Amino acid sequence: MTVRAADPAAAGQRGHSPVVLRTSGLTWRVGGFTIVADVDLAVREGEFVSVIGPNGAGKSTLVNLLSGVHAPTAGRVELRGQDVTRRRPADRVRLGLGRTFQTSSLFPGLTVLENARLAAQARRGSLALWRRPSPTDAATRTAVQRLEEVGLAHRAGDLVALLPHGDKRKLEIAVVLCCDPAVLLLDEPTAGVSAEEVAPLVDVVRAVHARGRTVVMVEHHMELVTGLSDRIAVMHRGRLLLADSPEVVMADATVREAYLGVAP
Ligand SMILES: Nc1ncnc2c1ncn2[C@@H]1O[C@H](COP(=O)(O)OP(=O)(O)OP(=O)(O)O)[C@@H](O)[C@H]1O
Repeated sequence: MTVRAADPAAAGQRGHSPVVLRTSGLTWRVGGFTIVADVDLAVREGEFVSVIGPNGAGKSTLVNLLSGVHAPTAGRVELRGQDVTRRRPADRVRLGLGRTFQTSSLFPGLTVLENARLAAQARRGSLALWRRPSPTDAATRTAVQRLEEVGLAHRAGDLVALLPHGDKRKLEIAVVLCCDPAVLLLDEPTAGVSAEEVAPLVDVVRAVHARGRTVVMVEHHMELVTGLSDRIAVMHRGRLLLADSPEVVMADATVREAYLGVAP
């Protein structure tokens, strides 16, 4: 697959942007094992940071710590300068952290638009779900905009259960965007999608970032992240090995040996 290199000039400018998400000494232990160990990571506004690493490296656990699914054993998570370490996932969503999951979180019996609209309605604090949706109300307008953003407006009336898997992943992104997140956390967006659906999905992720959004994406496949990311954070056995530009990461001897099978 051809992937456009991240714009180095834009990435340089982001070096001066404020930090929106920061972890310090983030650690999670369970059953005598340290799953995430002492992770320090700062993500700047507008940045695209990918987190890669082999199976079991601790990537999903890191996302769970960022989004509040797990409470850390030690360390801290800051969102827009605010300590959210002990805040519940729903609070973090309200404070601007939106995430997708590896497994689908959609309502299969509702339409594409209904799924997006529910998220937009929840964001507006209106859970008067019994009210008849109107095509012109604010929640519907937001939902339609987000569906356009991910290229799904033409499927607005389709039942989610009937969508191809790649379109479900796009809809999950639209649903999170309906909550207007300051940081979008994507947990393996291409997991389970067919080979031909990967490129269109990557294009959606790229377009979402190009609109100025901050993205943190967990992904297995090195070849997908190099063209998208300003920085790649490499996890290994729960530790953050390095977080740097794709060029530096690709040239790193340990990374080349561990992930690309290239002898040093
Ligand atoms: N609740 C738990 N209890 C015990 N061990 C856990 C728990 N959650 C995760 N682990 C272990 O922690 C390690 C890291 O898991 P994690 O899912 O974060 O890795 P990952 O890098 O996301 O892997 P993958 O790419 O396969 O999704 C694994 O060895 C996993 O078995």
